[in-house]
Amino acid sequence: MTRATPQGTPRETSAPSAAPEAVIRLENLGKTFVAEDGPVLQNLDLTIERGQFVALLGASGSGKTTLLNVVAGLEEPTEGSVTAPAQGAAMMFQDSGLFPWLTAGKNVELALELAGVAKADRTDRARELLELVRLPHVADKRPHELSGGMRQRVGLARALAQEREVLLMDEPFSALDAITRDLLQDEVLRIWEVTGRTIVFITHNVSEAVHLGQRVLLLSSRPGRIVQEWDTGPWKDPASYGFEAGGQSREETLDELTRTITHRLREEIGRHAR
Ligand SMILES: Nc1ncnc2c1ncn2[C@@H]1O[C@H](COP(=O)(O)OP(=O)(O)OP(=O)(O)O)[C@@H](O)[C@H]1O
Repeated sequence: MTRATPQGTPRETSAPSAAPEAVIRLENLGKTFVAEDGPVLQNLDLTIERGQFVALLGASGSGKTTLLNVVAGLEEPTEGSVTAPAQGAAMMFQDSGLFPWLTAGKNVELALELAGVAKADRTDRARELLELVRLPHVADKRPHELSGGMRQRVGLARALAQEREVLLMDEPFSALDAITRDLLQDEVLRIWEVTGRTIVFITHNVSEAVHLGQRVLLLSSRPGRIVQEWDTGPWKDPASYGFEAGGQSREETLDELTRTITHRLREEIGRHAR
């Protein structure tokens, strides 16, 4: 696996002073479905530390969702090993998956009930979570009364209600218009900072991956394994705001990184198409 700086030049990663805690560790992972022609994932190694925000890119059909399902414990690997929280992970998809017959508040309360939260605490906790996603006023509304962006916010509140360390997000904003998507990206970053959750976020949108992920990972075309990684962490640090070096601002550096990653993603998609 190549590890590269935002400028795309490989660098050695220095040993951190205190060993960070791995919350997800996949070693030599492989997954073959019985009906499939060859492995979907093969020789995949990946370690994710507690509290990291990881964005995952890859061609359609390269196995991104399969990878999340393995991490969540919904699929068993056919090779290698998986270390992940025994409690599983909260998941969020393109469709909010809210129960249409329940109000937004009751959708969140149901997740709290399944997480074992006492009945007396659920209404208040659901309200807190709806406040966290800036929708305290929709608790009594049903999903059909909400916009697509609002439904995804309630879906996020419901995912957080599961009180799992790891949050897996599978293209959660891809059906939204560009402005709503931008707003929700910033909301997710804010909520990530507030909650300290470990997030793995699948997207086909490179700008979204660069905006959200501290680490941007590229899954190869089948069989899928992590072929490249970019570290955007330094550019998420508020100290990098106003950065100007070598005639390039922080924004220009991130734009350049987005172009570099787009180029690599196209190469992988091209390989897949052959
Ligand atoms: N339960 C299953 N049984 C059989 N094949 C499966 C199963 N789940 C996924 N696959 C196959 O595994 C391959 C990878 O699918 P997956 O959904 O993981 O890819 P993806 O990268 O998430 O794709 P996309 O970007 O289009 O959502 C596909 O060929 C798919 O048909």
